[in-house]
Amino acid sequence: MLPAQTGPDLRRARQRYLAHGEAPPADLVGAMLSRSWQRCLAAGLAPVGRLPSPLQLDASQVARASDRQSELVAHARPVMEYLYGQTRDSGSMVILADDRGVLLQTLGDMDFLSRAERVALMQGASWHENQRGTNAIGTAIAECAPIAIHGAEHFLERNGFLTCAAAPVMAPTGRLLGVLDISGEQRCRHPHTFGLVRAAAQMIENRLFEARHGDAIRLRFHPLPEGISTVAEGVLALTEDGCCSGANRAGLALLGLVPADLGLTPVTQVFQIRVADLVAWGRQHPGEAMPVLRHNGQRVFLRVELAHGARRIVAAEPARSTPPQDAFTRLDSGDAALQTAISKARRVLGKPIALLLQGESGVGKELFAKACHESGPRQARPFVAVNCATLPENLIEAELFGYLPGAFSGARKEGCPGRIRAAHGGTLFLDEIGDMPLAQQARLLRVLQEHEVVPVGGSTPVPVDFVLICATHRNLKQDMEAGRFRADLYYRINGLTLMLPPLRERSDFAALTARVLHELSPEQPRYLDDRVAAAFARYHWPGNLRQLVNALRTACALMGDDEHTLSWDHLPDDLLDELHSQPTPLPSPHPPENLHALSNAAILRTITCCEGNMSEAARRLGISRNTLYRRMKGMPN
Ligand SMILES: Nc1ncnc2c1ncn2[C@@H]1O[C@H](COP(=O)(O)OP(=O)(O)OP(=O)(O)O)[C@@H](O)[C@H]1O
Repeated sequence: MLPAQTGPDLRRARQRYLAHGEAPPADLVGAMLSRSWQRCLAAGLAPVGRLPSPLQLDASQVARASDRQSELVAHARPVMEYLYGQTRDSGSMVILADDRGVLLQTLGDMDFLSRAERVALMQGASWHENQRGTNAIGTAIAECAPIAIHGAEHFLERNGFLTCAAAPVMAPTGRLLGVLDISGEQRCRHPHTFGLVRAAAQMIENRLFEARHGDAIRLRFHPLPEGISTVAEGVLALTEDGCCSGANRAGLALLGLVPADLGLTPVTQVFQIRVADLVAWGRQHPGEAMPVLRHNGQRVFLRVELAHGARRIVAAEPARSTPPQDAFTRLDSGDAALQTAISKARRVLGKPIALLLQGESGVGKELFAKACHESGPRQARPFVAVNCATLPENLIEAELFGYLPGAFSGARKEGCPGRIRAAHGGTLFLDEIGDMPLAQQARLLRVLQEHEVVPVGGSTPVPVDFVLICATHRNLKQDMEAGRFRADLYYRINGLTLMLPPLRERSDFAALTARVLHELSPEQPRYLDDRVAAAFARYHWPGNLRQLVNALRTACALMGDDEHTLSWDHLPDDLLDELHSQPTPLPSPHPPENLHALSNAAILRTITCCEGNMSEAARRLGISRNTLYRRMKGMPN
């Protein structure tokens, strides 16, 4: 008896095997065979002697069984003929069985067919495991996995002259439809037969997928761009509202989904991208793949196919479910806090409500203010931004409120209308309002109350009409309580306060980075090396988006035209130092107590920083790899 093998390694090996169509590892085959033999014994079969009358359907029953699986039969036939062409004269046959193991169709060499008939390898016979013992068709059904069974691995001795390779064929819903098999004489066994039958089964699955989902939005994806359009690609079909309605086997395995997830899982739960963005990519870049992150941070390349039906659906979609496509769309890559701010801002657009944007330096307050302006009814009028922190105190008054000719020494002789009047009809954005001196705060308040501005050196007020957006990284409420900011102005500018989140708290970091990279390098797909992405995600980004965008811009400039992966080599030195020196949690919950423990902790921290890359960790620690391994061996568990 073969030993039963289980355990997480074997489960992982099985997943890899099913996902990528690789040849199964020996352990896995051993485990499948072992389970099969145990099932045969439990079903009361004996390796020798008479069989307890196995099932054999007559012609009309075979016709009914074929009708039941008409879609499978129709799509399998051309693939079987192709396979037969490949294996002709090799003393073998190509078989299609249904999900119960009943042989629906056979194509093969006459010599072998007559020999096969003696063991009932013919149309109408059932090769279910509990009828014929361990065999490729029956065991592939029982295990729902491809398998090859050679000679004496068959449970029944009488089948020992056979060599058989079979692969299940699944519907796009994940349901088992049947099995494709190539059987021949053991002495004519060919090493490529198993690979051929697995690829052919996948071909049938792909044909079934196209037939069922040809009118849907389809996503083709793979961890490598070259993997798309190969038999290893994952394929997902989406309903019009972005729900995953079908997937091929590789797709399910690559995404860690099970068939029961289909029909229930929105694509936004699988990839960090919105349906509207997928569709936009499919429209604008037909046939091109883009890098997209899964929610576990793993990157895949994805091609979007919009069939004609889907194009119609999608064209109608924005009116029903997608948010408006305005200037905010570019800022929204999925973070919930930012989305809340955007939806509140959208609701007050065009209304006389002053916005106060709060958030750390570089979180994108000015960009947000611009998006408010460009999404609102005043978008054709001016957007005027004034940074109150960078204007010298003696100029701020003249700059904001304007001045008459000769108002003060050094003034332009023709005078100046000032920034507030320049914003007439549009939006005035006062950045760093918290840094405005108290005297100017009083003048600004008057402008906001009277809707008119009196230029420096003049006495005649000029009417002005603008939407006010202010921003600050300071805590204005505290400043007001401490007397540094006027309370009346605070309440005037604070019609609605919106808090923009710092980068380190954003949940859409990966999608945001991918989007910025795409904007910086629209022609050339670029993505972060996995270790850089992990270090970026851990870093605290004190300069927020300004720092991230600058780092990515520099990195893109340093990358060669044919380079796609942004690695450590492309990052500026100061950021590299920061990334490498950031503290990472120690694996041990106890603080190190002595020198030896301290050095162990340093080693572990460096290995974590290097994402387990031992050569890199050894280089950074200044020791050889051998020393590093020796030190690791000596560490307590
Ligand atoms: N969503 C975004 N996508 C791409 N670039 C962005 C985004 N948000 C901000 N940036 C970039 O980050 C930089 C800082 O943005 P912005 O000036 O709007 O931030 P801020 O919060 O107003 O900064 P500060 O408080 O220092 O004035 C700008 O170069 C801007 O182009």
